[in-house]
Amino acid sequence: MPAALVGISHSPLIGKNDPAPDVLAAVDEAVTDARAFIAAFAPDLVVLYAPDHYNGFFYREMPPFCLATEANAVGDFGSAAGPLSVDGEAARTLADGALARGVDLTVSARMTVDHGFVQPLQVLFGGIDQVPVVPIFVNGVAAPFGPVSRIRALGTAIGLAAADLDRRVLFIGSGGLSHDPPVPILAGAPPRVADGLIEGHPPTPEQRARGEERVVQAGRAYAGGSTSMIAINPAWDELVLDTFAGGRLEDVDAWTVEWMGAEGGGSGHETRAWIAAFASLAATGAYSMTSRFYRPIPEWIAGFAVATALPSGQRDEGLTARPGGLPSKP
Ligand SMILES: O=C(O)CCC(=O)/C=C/C=C(\O)C(=O)O
Ligand SMILES: [Fe+2]
Repeated sequence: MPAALVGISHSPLIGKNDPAPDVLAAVDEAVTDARAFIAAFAPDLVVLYAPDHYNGFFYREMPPFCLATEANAVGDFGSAAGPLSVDGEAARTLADGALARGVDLTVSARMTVDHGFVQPLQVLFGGIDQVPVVPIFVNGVAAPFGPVSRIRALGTAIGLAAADLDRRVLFIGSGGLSHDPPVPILAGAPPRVADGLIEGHPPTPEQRARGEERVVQAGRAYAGGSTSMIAINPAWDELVLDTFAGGRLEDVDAWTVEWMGAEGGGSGHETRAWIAAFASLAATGAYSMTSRFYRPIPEWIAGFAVATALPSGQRDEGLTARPGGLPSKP
């Protein structure tokens, strides 16, 4: 099966609290390269792994992961709202395939998604309805978290199931790497906040605007150095990227939840979306990381990474020879 992968961080602060022009230009270049990589691969299906930030999933039921056969975006932080172009038939095939391979997958017939899903679709494809997609929520925000080995198992099962589709499949992992943005925590939350995290009352536009402004202010404070949030951890981020680049995915089974939180911060668990995507690609065979970009960007409260990968054979066989070529910065 022709396959490819893009891992890309997201941040609600992009465009709202931007870093210096040279940093922005470097990110733009990495994203432009990723777009060229996608254009050269020409996927006809995207399997998108991403977290949620209490817009679609709440503590009334909080699955570790969930595949959608239909999905609607809420339009938080200025991201696009409305239906995603979900390929329902492919979604059902992947769900059946993952379940048949022993992964207890939750399935949603109408999933609500936020900027975690929408940003990569907008940045890489220009909109949320531009390419057939199978959205797969991976909890990276709401403790407690299960073992990382189960995320690898999910990604592997989906990757194996995708091989039955006879499609050109691009796996995308959205989120991470190390970052500790002000996402609410249930443990110790005041009753009103806890109730919102459990029940998921849709915010009024005013409440949403106030919440988003709070995150923007937190980004400014963080970049200014006055904050209690955990620092971005470039050493951990490079370790994570080295693990993916080296194809050592089995290593992640030993990554504990505590270690990931301590090294990667409260939202470092979003790295699970990358793990699932790489496991899916690895299920199709040996792969090579074909590009890798990383910058710690305090303005976005993000260890910000963009990476691409291809099955090793595919890389050797011609994608690099296509007009436009592949970015090659392994
Ligand atoms: O304040 C809230 O209720 C939500 C804040 C929020 O959604 C923050 C999101 C941050 C990221 O998605 C990120 O940095 O990965
Ligand atoms: Fe996030």
